[in-house]
Amino acid sequence: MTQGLRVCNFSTGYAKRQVIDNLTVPALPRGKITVLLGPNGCGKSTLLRALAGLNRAQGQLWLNGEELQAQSFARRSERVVYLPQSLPAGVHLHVLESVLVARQASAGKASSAAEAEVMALLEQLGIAHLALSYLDQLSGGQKQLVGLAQSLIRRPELLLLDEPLSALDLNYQFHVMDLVTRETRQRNIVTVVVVHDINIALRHGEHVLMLLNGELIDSGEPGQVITAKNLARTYGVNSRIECCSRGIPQVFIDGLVERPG
Ligand SMILES: Nc1ncnc2c1ncn2[C@@H]1O[C@H](COP(=O)(O)OP(=O)(O)OP(=O)(O)O)[C@@H](O)[C@H]1O
Repeated sequence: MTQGLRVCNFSTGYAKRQVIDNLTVPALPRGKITVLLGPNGCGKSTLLRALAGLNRAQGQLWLNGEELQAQSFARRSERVVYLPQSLPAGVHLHVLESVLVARQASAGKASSAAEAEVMALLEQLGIAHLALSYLDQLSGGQKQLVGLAQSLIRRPELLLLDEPLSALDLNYQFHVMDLVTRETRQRNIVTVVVVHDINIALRHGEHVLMLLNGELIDSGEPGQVITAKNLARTYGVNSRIECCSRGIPQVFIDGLVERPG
């Protein structure tokens, strides 16, 4: 049985626009963070939503050897969790309740053990002090951390995080990537994270997919995919990749690629 996520001849989009057309991706590994990179509008969210069964799609998806497209929506949503860029507005629950509700979707009724499990996760994310705060009274970054708690508590086999760092400060960006890396490894799940910060991708990604106009430009280890050539092609920027004094590779953007004419 092939482990990880396999995507073959996969197409998805909207009524008037095919965004991903016949995409085939070498298997995404278990136990490692895959970073999904690509410019605005290239189809990253559309792809993640389709992997989660939230957008209509054609093609084949195998998760740890089982065909996802053939499974019921209920079964698929136990196995695959998608965290959107922002939480839905107007939900009048406090943080603890909202994570308990998410947990019930996969692990049954609320109990004192469930509450303790949720509190431990909120503690790990540094937001236990917000447990009794209402979702609509949180800052953007705090909401993002609650969304992550709601996703992790469901213990999926495939975790899809759409720009989970976009509202987080520098400290939390590192903290969250470290936590997600650890949980991905311990649970041996497939995790796909969309980020725009190329240095975060280089530092925390263990596997990288680069998309352009719905097509796969490159995939593999960060050092092989995040290259000056691929960044010029995908984002239209001139860049250098150099190691800092601690030996960590960093991307420096020198400017835009000049287009002829
Ligand atoms: N609900 C929708 N109906 C029709 N077209 C859509 C819809 N959502 C997105 N699109 C279009 O699909 C294309 C891909 O959008 P998508 O949101 O997947 O891009 P993205 O790579 O996630 O971008 P970003 O980095 O800006 O979040 C875009 O051209 C967008 O305009």
